[in-house]
Order: sequence, then C-alpha cells, then structure tokens
Amino acid sequence: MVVPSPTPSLRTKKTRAVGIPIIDLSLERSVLSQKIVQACEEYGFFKVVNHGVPREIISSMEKEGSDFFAKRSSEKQRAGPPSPFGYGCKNIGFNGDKGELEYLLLQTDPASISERSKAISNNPSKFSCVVNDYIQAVRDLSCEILDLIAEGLWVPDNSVFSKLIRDAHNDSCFRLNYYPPLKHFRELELSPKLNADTRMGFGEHTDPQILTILRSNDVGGLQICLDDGLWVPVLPDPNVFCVFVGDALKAMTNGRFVSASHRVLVTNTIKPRMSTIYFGAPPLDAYISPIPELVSPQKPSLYKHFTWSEFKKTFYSLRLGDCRLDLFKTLMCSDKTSSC
Ligand SMILES: C=C1C[C@]23C[C@@]1(O)CC[C@H]2[C@@]12CC[C@H](O)[C@@](C)(C(=O)O1)[C@H]2[C@@H]3C(=O)O
Ligand SMILES: O=C(O)CCC(=O)C(=O)O
Ligand SMILES: [Fe+2]
Repeated sequence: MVVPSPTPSLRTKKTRAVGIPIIDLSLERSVLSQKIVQACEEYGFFKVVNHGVPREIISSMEKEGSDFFAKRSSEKQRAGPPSPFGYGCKNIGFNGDKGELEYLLLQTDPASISERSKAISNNPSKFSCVVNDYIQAVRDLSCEILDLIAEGLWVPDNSVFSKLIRDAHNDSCFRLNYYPPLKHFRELELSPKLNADTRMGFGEHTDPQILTILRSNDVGGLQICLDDGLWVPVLPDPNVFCVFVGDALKAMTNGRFVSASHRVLVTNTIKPRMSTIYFGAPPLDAYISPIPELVSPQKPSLYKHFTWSEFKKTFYSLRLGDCRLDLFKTLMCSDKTSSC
C-alpha cells in the first residue's frame, strides 16, 4: 500500500502531488517487492510499517541514547573526539562540515561496541547488549528489504545485495544523532541569516552505503529532496523505519535506483530530535559494480568497478554535499555534467 503523507508545504508553486511511499511489510511478497522497487526508482526513500522489530528493542535503544546525551559535556567528551568513530559535537567528518547536533558514530561489530561502551556508559555491558540487539534487528530488516529488492528486479540470486552486509567483514556503521531544540528563538526570528545558519542540523547529502535504516523520536526536521529540487518534510513517526537507498546500491543497480538527498533542519523549540541510524555497508574489499542483470548494450555500465575501500577513501576526502558517485562514472555515461 502506498499512502500519501500529508505534505502541506508542497502546496506551493510547484504543483506535482507528492506522496512519500509508506510500505506495509505484511503485504504479499510479489506485490511488496514491486512496491519497494518502484519507491527506490522514484524516490530512493520510503517508510516501512509492520516491520516486525520488537517495541522493547526500540525503546531500550532510545533510553540508552537519551541517557548518554543527557550527560554533562565533559563526560560525553570521554567518548570523543570522533575518529570518525566516537562522540562528536557540531563537526561532521574531517573537511569542515558543521551541524547543530551531537552524535555517536559506532562500528557495528560486537567487539568494537564493547570497547567503545566503556567510555559511553556507566553500565557498558547493558549499553553493548542494547546496541547489539538493535543492530541485529535492523540488519535483519535491511537484509529482508534487500532480498525483496532483488526479487522485484528479477535477479536470480536473491541474496546478491544482502550477502554484502551479512558478510562477517561488513563495514556497516551505526549512528545516534541528537539535535538540541532551537534556543534564542525570538532573536533568530529577527535575523534571517543567523536563523538559516543555526537551523542546519545535518547538511544535504546522500548516504554512501548500500541501505540506510533510520528511526527517530516524534520530533521532525528530516527532509528529502525530490528530483525537481523540492524539499519535502518527512513527518516524524516513532513507529516506522525510514529506508534510504545509498550510493553503493545506486551504482549496483546501474543508476536504476536513486540515492535520496536528505538533510535535517532543526525546527523544534522545545524537544530535542533523536535519531538512530544503521548504515549497511559491504566489506572493504568488496567490488561495487552494476549487477550483470542490469547491464545490456542498451543500458551500458554507468559506473566503473571500484572497491568499497576506494569509495570510502574518496568520500572521506570530500565534503558532505559533494556528489561522490559522479567520480566513478564511466565514459559511457554521456550525462557527465549532471549532478548525482
Ligand atoms: C563529511 C563527511 C561525513 C561523512 C563522511 C564525509 O566525508 C562524507 C559522507 C558523510 C557520511 C554521511 C552518511 C553517514 O552519516 C556517514 C557516517 C557516512 O558514512 O557518510 C557520514 C560520514 C561521517 O559523519 O563521518
Ligand atoms: O539524524 C537524522 O535524522 C538524519 C541524519 C543523516 O542523514 C545521517 O546521519 O546520515
Ligand atoms: Fe544521511
């Protein structure tokens, strides 16, 4: 079922009706796989309901996150600075990107979570346990969605995408973002320049990995950018997961899927936004290249073969909003000038 979300800000000059897809994972499999493929082609983004992730796993994760961000700054700094992993505040990546947020970025293997937990929590084994359970649940959800995508694309090997993030050496990561509410609201209202700078929680970007699974509390701010440049607010709903196609999946589908550009604007003046995000990534030595079923003389390969490690090196040398996948386009791709 694709239910249009209410998007009041879209009733402006550009008139195309927009309904961000909300996909019910309890639907019959062949219908479901087609709906997911369609959403990945049109938006590179959709919400899932009836996802099967137990409520307790989600609420325990939310509690651990809130407890961490409620600590004094000096205590949180013990888990930083980000290497890129660890606790960060306002600085995103290594190339000067800034945002009005605090975050924890973690590798997803239990050994590294256990090590990091010591600087994050007063009860590290509880923190590790909660994070491991959450990651396992969202990894399973990602794999289920990736298998459905392969089925919807009529690829004979249904695990062609999911096996990359199931691999023991996968390079997936997990992020908790915390956006404090807007302060000095009255002063900001009077100064449009200050207002615009202060409100950017997380700047425009696409996620580099295969698939992203995001959940937030009931505070909004997330927006996705449509192909005509229109920014659409994603209404917050703690009961759904938001799914983003990453750059790696865009390359593996030979550009048939889009990787959704998104950002977070801080708009709430009372309550913080908190989001938990799983980024499913392949092992460092895995090749990212269009799958053979999606390459033909009519649709030649748009992207060179590259390893995830090569792609990582590139994106860590770039700014958040750069179109990193464009650097891996082949000469066959005549549309070199177009962005992302
Ligand atoms: C500016 C940067 C931060 C980022 C690495 C990068 O050089 C470009 C991509 C950024 C991003 C966006 C999605 C995820 O939040 C993230 C963890 C990722 O894999 O790529 C971040 C990186 C980061 O915050 O370190
Ligand atoms: O925090 C959010 O809601 C989204 C942040 C994001 O897009 C990211 O961390 O890659
Ligand atoms: Fe993102």
